[in-house]
Amino acid sequence: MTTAAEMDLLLTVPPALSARVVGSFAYLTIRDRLPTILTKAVDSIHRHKDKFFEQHGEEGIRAEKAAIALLSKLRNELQTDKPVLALSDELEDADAWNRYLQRHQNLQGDQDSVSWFKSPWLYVECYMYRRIQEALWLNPPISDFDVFNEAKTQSYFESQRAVMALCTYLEGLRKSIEGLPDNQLLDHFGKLLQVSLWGNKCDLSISAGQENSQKVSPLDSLDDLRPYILVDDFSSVWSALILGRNQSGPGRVDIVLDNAGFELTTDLVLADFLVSSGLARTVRFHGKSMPWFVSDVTARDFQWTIRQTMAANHMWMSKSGVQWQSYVQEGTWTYHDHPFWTQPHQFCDMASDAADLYADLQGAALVLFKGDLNYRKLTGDLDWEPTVGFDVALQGFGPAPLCSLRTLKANVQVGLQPGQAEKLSAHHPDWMTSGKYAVVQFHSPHSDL
Ligand SMILES: O=P(O)(O)OC[C@@]1(O)O[C@H](CO)[C@@H](O)[C@@H]1O
Ligand SMILES: [Mn+2]
Repeated sequence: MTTAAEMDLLLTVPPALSARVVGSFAYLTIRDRLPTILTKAVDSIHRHKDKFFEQHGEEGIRAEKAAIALLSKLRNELQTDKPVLALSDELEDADAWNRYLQRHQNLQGDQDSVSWFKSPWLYVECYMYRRIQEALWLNPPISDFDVFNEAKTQSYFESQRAVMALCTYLEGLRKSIEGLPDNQLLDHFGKLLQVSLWGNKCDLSISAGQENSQKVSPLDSLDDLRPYILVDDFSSVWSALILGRNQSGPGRVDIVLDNAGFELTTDLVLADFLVSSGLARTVRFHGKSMPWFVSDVTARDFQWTIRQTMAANHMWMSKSGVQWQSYVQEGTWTYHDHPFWTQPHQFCDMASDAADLYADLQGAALVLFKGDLNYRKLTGDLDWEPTVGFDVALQGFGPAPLCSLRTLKANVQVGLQPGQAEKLSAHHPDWMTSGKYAVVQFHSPHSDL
């Protein structure tokens, strides 16, 4: 049964992006991209067959075969638009997922089952990653296997030169940071925020195509990239930090992480700057509790990245790594992976469906949401007019002053000026999905910001 409140909402908000619209980005993702990702996941499991045998004997081989069979079945369900099935594992979030399925079935009515090409894109795409986890979870000896691990570690190693440049910059900053006036802090914060923003570009290196060069510095590209920032609320982000610091001392900044590899390193560099400059007292990182959307950060990726950076054969990189490790050890930095981040909900559902997480975020002076998927969840992944305000699209979500740092890789965008989207479409038809454009978009629930 659809409740009256749900009916009201249905009448006032636009429809969800969905593969129902043949030829749309959602349609092409589900038709082409997701099956390829599943094929790669199968391939990764298969290539580790010998390792599973070494670790678990025949049981490892059985698990490998069984997990592959489940993933092949999943790919077939997806490609033939079969109904979305309830989860059959006993992970702690399974009930929440199954309730969510029921909720969608109710909204959709009885005629059609919730299915890959007919239901909201955000939901079915998240569901695919959860089903990958189910296939592994049902085969205990290999439950912990991360099918995306190789891709993530490779992307870290490929971006080494850019990371060295960033850590060298950070070292220079550390030496002079004490007593730096606010106007200079603002300048450095602006740069490192943009590096973290462009770290979200899908090609992992923001100095694209130059990764063999000797002097790849992400900081050198910032001026050239600036025209591609479609909404730039940087000054509001700065005000949120400074007002808080001046009123009650440096507060807590939360970073809702996106991808491992280069992007995570840019986030760690930003977090290091926030703490060492006194703009923040603590930083809470929020990551995923299972492998997610191929490259998203898990606890293992987070720890691995810090360890690798410590072990790097580069003085300032290893010094940064050691510093990061001590932030973690002393509790200045903490890592959290609430199950809500790997559920399909829009963030406007957080207050009711993950009240503990919402209350937790309310303690932050600023929450940075990294990346495209977080933007889709902030805006509900709905087919908004691009001139609709960010605050409207958030549909009441606002635990604390928040900022989305996102390169555009899905066709939802709000908060643009009248005519801006039309102009972009005329000159760059793929502006919403190419990862070439970006936004720094801010919202505060407090009236003084
Ligand atoms: O959140 P991220 O890492 O920036 O991007 C996630 C993403 O690759 O996945 C979806 C398509 O599969 C798109 O929303 C987006 O392009
Ligand atoms: Mn991601």
